[in-house]
Amino acid sequence: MMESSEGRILVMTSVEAERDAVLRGIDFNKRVDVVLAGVGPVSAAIETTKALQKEEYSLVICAGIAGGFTDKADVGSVVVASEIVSADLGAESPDGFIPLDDLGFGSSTRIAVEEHLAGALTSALEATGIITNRGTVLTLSTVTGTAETTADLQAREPDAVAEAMEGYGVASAARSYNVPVLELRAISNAIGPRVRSAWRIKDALAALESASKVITEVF
Ligand SMILES: O=C(O)c1cccc(C(=O)CC[C@H]2O[C@@H](n3cnc4c(=O)[nH]cnc43)[C@H](O)[C@@H]2O)c1
Repeated sequence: MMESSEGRILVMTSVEAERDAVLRGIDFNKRVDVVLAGVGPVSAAIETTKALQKEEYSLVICAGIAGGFTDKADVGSVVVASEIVSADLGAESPDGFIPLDDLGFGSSTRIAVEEHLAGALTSALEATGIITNRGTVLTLSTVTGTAETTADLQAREPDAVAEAMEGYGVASAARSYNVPVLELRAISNAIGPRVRSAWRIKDALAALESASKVITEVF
């Protein structure tokens, strides 16, 4: 168990199916609270802030399913964020997307994770045989649904392995309370043209359950 996380751990999931998968995975452990964030970064930031107001936590983890970039994170595998990036906070221009950071508003669209915590979780997941990739996890309010947007995101964020909808909201709230944050995602679908029938939600929830077991083992 890591010394830096001996306090309570807050796990935020967007929907009930993800929360239940996490609850099935973690050992019965009074140090972990699993709370619903709702879908999207705004709801996630509000719900995380409410949880952080009520209780003191030493670590916040945004957990759930996600889309994986082809050849970076396969369906059924898990990803641990090396950085959490809001990929649609900015402005369009004829020359492409301009992140908020480059518009001079002084607010960062990139939130760092604590390297040693992300590394410890990744190593522990790998040690249990769970296929794990580490890289940038993007947060978007709109799920990517075309090859063009997928290619644009990959060009803008070459280190991105996955996209989901809550990480940046959860991480923004954690940052405002000075609590370290991680994002752990199980891949349910390839990012690209929307084919909802191809989403492997059951497999992803099973991977999320297995990965959640590791949370209470390592922290
Ligand atoms: O229909 C179900 O049974 C079901 C069970 C669990 C979760 C869901 C969701 O729809 C979760 C939505 C949640 O998933 C993230 N997600 C998943 N794939 C992507 C993607 O390709 N791009 C962006 N986000 C994705 C996201 O965080 C959503 O909040 C349904």
